[in-house]
Amino acid sequence: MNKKLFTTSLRLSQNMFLRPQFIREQNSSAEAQPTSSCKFETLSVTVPKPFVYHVELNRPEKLNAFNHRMFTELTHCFKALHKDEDCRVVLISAAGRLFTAGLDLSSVASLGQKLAEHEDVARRCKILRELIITYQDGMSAAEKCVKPVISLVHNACIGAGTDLIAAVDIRYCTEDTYFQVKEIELGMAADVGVLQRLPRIIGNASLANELCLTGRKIDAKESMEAGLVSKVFKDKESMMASGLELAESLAQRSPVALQMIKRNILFSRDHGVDAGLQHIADWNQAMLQSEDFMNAAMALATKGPPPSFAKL
Ligand SMILES: CCC/C=C/C=C/C(=O)SCCNC(=O)CCNC(=O)[C@H](O)C(C)(C)COP(=O)(O)OP(=O)(O)OC[C@H]1O[C@@H](n2cnc3c(N)ncnc32)[C@H](O)[C@@H]1OP(=O)(O)O
Repeated sequence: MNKKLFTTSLRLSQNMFLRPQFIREQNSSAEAQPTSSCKFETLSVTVPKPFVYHVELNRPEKLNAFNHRMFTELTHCFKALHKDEDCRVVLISAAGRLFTAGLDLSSVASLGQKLAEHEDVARRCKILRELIITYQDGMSAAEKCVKPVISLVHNACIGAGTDLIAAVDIRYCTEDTYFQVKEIELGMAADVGVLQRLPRIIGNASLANELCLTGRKIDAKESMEAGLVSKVFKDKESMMASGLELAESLAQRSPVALQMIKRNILFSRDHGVDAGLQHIADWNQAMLQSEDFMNAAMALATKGPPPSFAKL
């Protein structure tokens, strides 16, 4: 392409981006609370590379079992990351010898005590419904965060852990990993997302039904074959290094494009092709006016260096 012509037309179309009002609006983050200022008891949050956040399940002494606090902290953490302009990609992994032992079984006993305080079914239902929705929010938080989320799973990923990783965008695991939809063994139908998400991830209804109905463990090899994970690593160290490399490469891409891709993949998962096409047309009639698109197109057309993108 004629570099001069391209650059001139680009400059014209970009003038709008230099208006002070636009710059003010773009940099405004009145509502955004930096995630680094949040304090968590069950999670450890670090920034290993620019724009890459690492959320670690951090109750290793309890095998990262999900207590009430962990569910609510996941909600708060991913809400903060959703808004945080310094975050473009999120890694989620776990401290200690395994990813998670699932629901903290001691919380079942305290739930029983709470229910016992009420005789009436409506009052008991209110407690249970609020609890279920609070826990659903924790599991859905990674999906609702508009930044891509990559889970890095090692060893056991049981119950609530499988609920959690079903709500992320990319899943890696180690050779020694197994996933388990263990709720059946607890005498309950899983209610925080796996029944809704797993069949859409692995695309094999029979296998998804079998795993949910039986609670059978699925190992790394079978998880890879079923499409539950996209890479399997020899050990945690190599998985963490590769996950970080992936996150770093995504963080160098346009945040506009990353967020639009996530939004539209999720929308299209839940809607038909026509509705999905309408949705991306609605978004892109605005987003293709972004400087990210113009700058990236110019870099490609002129074989220039890749642009660095403003925060979003
Ligand atoms: C509205 C609700 C929504 C959410 C629903 C979610 C449901 C689920 O997640 S269902 C799954 C529940 N989890 C389990 O059934 C796992 C139970 N644990 C195990 O099977 C084993 O502990 C495990 C395979 C994870 C590890 O086995 P290992 O032999 O390596 O260790 P253990 O000696 O068994 O355990 C070590 C200590 O950790 C305690 N622990 C293990 N799991 C849990 C747990 N889920 N909750 C609380 N504590 C747990 C275990 O009791 C041992 O403690 P201690 O005896 O004090 O050393």
